[in-house]
Amino acid sequence: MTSPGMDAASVFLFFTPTALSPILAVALIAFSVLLMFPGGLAWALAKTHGRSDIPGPPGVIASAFCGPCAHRELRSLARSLKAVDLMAFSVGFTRFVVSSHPDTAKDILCSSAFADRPIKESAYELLFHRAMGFAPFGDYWKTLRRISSTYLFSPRRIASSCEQRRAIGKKMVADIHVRMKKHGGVEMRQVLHFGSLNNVMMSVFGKSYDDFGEGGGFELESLVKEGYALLSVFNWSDYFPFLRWLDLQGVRRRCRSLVKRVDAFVGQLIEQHRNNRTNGKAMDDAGDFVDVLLGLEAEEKLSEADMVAVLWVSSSLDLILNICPVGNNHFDRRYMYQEMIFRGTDTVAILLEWILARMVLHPDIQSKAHREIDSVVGKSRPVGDTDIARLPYLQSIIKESLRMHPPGPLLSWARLATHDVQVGPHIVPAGTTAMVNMWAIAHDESIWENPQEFRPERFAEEDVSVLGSDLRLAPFGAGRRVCPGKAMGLATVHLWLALLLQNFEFAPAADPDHAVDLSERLKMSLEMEKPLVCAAVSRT
Ligand code: HEM
Repeated sequence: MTSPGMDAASVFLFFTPTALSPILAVALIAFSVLLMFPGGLAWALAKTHGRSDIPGPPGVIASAFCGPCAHRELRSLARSLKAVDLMAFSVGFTRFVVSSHPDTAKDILCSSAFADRPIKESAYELLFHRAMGFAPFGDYWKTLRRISSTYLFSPRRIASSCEQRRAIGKKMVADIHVRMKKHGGVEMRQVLHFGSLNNVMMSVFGKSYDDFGEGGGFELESLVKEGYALLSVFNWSDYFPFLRWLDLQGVRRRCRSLVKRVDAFVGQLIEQHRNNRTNGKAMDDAGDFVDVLLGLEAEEKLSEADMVAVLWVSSSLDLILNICPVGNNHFDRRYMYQEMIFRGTDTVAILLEWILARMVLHPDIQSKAHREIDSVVGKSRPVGDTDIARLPYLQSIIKESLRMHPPGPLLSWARLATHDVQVGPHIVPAGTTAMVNMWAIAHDESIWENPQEFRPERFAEEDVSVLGSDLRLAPFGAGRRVCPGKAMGLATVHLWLALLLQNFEFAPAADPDHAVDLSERLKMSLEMEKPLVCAAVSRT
């Protein structure tokens, strides 16, 4: 903009370096002052007008947030700034707080003010905002939770899927035997990931990888991998909104092309199920989630008055296409399928890989678990879900692994403050993204004795629930948005670990290059940086 009296020459003069320097200098000083604010740029610009008392590093990006060991770096930063209970930091223009203490963790996870989630561009583009994990807190989200807890994660459903999980576990055992014969060692990640993917595929689509035939299983796996990669990308436009239109990292372009492939793939499966139902085949095949959703109307009429009302509103016989709980928020089956596949496969396989690495490193602990399984179950029949309650040491091994290697050290998905709220002695303004550093809490020496030591026995001395009631160890989160798949996930991990230990003794690989390395890499979940390769010696 120029003033009416300004000609082109005076405009030019106005922007000469001499004229600009005082303006630039003032701007730079102002910017530097903002950057020096505790918690950094985004906190300086917050409506608290400089009144925030939450300690935190200055700057525009907490570099600790971006690394492959963000949970470790955030803990060091919080300790050095005496901000264990709550630390503020900025990533671009986004305000963050992170809790590394059970009390403030509870304030965040269990408060209704934090029942929302911030959503990354990739998650939005992949339609996750229509799925349970990222849907805003409200009626639509509640409907999704109700459907999943009634049909997917109910105790009856978990019990009835035991045979499927056992069959997949037995296939993993056979696969390990073959790999051992061939190579003399096994890269466990491949076996576990494949078993886990198969389990989710069976639960959701009623088909295993092989049933999908040539190309089908491969396509699904590549969809999952691409989605996982996109969700894990540190996307600059999430934190610097003015960069969004440039799509510098190509995240939006890749997401859109992935969504097209997912639509085609899943759409075809639903069509197949619908045809089966029309031909009357679904009666003997009512076990998978597509059928559950397709058959929801009838089941809801029997058990869930709420759902009947929802159906009534939608006035449709085909629930999947027409659940309409609020306004025009149409429930779309694709979102739920995508989410179950993404969430279900990685966490279980990743946790089992860590546990087996621990078994290789601690033969004494492994032997104790072997003795327990041998005395309770023996070797003549495979372990089943009902045996797990009588295997307390195995349960302790899993708890200790969740403590030392939580798949979501920062609880994977953050929370968003919907209004100003008190956390500990601090006020956190609306719009702040809140995280809990569960890894830091689970490694805090003021909470856990010798936290660096892998010692399952600690849970025999004091039983700590991992399900979200005790914030000293809440690897599945807590409160309204606690993991709905926790019982299913735990049932799978227990059964498969028991089956693997019943059949094998896990020992170091013969090749010294494959010594167990516990280095971590935080992607969407906390993975072993170097995949576990070990020898699986048959016990049968
Ligand atoms: C060892 C296994 C697992 C771990 C450690 C784990 C961990 C978590 C964590 C930390 C959260 C965030 C909770 C919060 O914000 O308080 C979460 C949410 C979620 N998990 Fe899991 N999870 C596991 C298995 C599963 C499985 C097997 C499924 C489904 C098949 C699943 C589905 C979900 C979904 C849909 C959410 C979002 C819930 C919402 O926002 O309402 N998880 N999980």
